[in-house]
Amino acid sequence: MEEESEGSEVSEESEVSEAEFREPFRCPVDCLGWDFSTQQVKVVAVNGEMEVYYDSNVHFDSHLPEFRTVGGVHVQKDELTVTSPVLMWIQALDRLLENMKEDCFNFASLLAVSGAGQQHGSVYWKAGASQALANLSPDLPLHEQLKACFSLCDSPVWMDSSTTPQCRQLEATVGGAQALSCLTGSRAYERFTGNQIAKVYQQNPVAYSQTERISLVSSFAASLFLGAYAPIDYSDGSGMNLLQIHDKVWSQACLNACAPHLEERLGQPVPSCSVVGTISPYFVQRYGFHPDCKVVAFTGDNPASLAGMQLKEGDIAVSLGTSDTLFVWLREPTPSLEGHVFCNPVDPQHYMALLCFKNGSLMREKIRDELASCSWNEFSKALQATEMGNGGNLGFYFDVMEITPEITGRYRFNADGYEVSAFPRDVEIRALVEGQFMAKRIHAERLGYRVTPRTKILATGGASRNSAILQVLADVFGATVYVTDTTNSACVGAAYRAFHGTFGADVPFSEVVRFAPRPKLAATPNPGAAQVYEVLLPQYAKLEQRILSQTRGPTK
Ligand SMILES: Nc1ncnc2c1ncn2[C@@H]1O[C@H](COP(=O)(O)OP(=O)(O)O)[C@@H](O)[C@H]1O
Ligand SMILES: O=C(CO)[C@@H](O)[C@H](O)COP(=O)(O)O
Repeated sequence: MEEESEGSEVSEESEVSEAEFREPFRCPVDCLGWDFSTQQVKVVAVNGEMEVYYDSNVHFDSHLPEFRTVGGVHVQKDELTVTSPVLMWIQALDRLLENMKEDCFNFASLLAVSGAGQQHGSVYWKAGASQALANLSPDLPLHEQLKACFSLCDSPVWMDSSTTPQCRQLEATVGGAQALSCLTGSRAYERFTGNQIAKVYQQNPVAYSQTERISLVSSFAASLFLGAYAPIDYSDGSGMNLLQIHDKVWSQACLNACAPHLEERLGQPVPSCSVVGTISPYFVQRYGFHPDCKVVAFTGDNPASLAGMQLKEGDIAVSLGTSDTLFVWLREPTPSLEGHVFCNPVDPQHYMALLCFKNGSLMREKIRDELASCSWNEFSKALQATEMGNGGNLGFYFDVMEITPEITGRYRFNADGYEVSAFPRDVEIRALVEGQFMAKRIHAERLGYRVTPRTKILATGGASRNSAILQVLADVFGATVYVTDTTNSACVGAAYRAFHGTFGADVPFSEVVRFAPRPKLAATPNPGAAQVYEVLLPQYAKLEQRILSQTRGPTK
């Protein structure tokens, strides 16, 4: 009835065709942000008022089951090598673009696109691939035309921890772990791209010699939109153990230590807010993008999240995606043996510090499946049914070799500090989540971060939609937790960065996001939380040291 009366109000003169009504002609004013993350490709569209008006995703395991990934990756037999099929990422992009077309998405309204990618992963383009990229036929999907363009079909990703020999070699070449950290922002880490490239060169020299270009996941995705090789940006480039973070040039010593003729395969890095070109004619012809649509350099998912959360100096961001990461804005870099310093993605003068925890969402999912009937609801009820501090029971859950700290296995300790083999169900669930957040606070404080009464925690990633988890985060840190409307802050950050790129680097990022929705309050610490965790945090740190010394063996 209501529909009928609304319809009858439209007069003959004022009638417009349905297409015109839905898609009024206007200059391109919107931006698109992509995220090529571990488990899925996601996209959001943001309008000139900084509102997200469209979002969608393609999930690798469930939407592209033919690639047989688990959590978006393949863990190889050695259990250290972890890869993803590069064609799966391209096929996911094809699928997502087709879905957008079916949704009548107005590609012509796009002023610019930018994006994010899981950090550290590398893509190996075969000689001749640039020709294929530049000559794509609009009649076919990308994956059908780019099949033969890679010298490695399986790209090493951030979960890989198989490059310990290459790491030691790189550190030795530049004068040790601290020297490498001072130069590149991090000591050598197995997942960092330079060490991954060194392994490819050493173990698969034929593939290396056939490679004309090496991209990060972020610059690989940008290359698809550009129809040409896109440069690596300073911020994601900082996750390679190759870029001198002060001078923003490749370190010749590090390049030489990893593989020959590497600089020509990487291309020159660029500031993160650079416009790297206009959209490839393929996208104009196949999807109707505006031919002037700009491509702004893609960056890492964590730097993009910093932008999406509008992180300010003093705030601390906690991303609960496949990995858990914690990051802060830094004015002066003080690289150490723990954590990473990256170039800042929105302010070329500044930096960001990051800690990465590998046993994040996938570990929580495992415990949920083992103890809470595969239900987040039940998992959350267990958190709510247990007391802050968990009666002094503490747990460590690292089913895969953790990055911070380097420990593997599950360890449980009762209130007297004795190791026990099991906890009751609800205690186990709280021990997992409390332990994960205590580790984050302890390691952030080792980097010099201090929680103050004004500390704001900004949470994002899939698990940030779980209020019981956020409550534990607020209690352990003794700080208020805020969330953005979307759990996809990397995508939203990519779209904000697309605007930033088109406005120009002279416009401060804070101006670009002046009217963007502000993060909303999600949890405040419970009374008494500070007293509980004041006692528990040093105990957790001590036990972590105990496990480390037991698993590393006696120090010589
Ligand atoms: N309600 C929830 N409670 C806790 N975790 C959740 C919930 N919903 C989703 N997640 C977690 O979010 C993870 C995905 O996070 P997301 O940020 O989308 O990942 P990525 O960007 O790395 O692909 C899943 O692995 C899942 O464990
Ligand atoms: O290795 C790191 C950061 O150093 C990871 O944070 C990856 O960037 C993967 O991100 P998600 O897919 O978990 O968001």
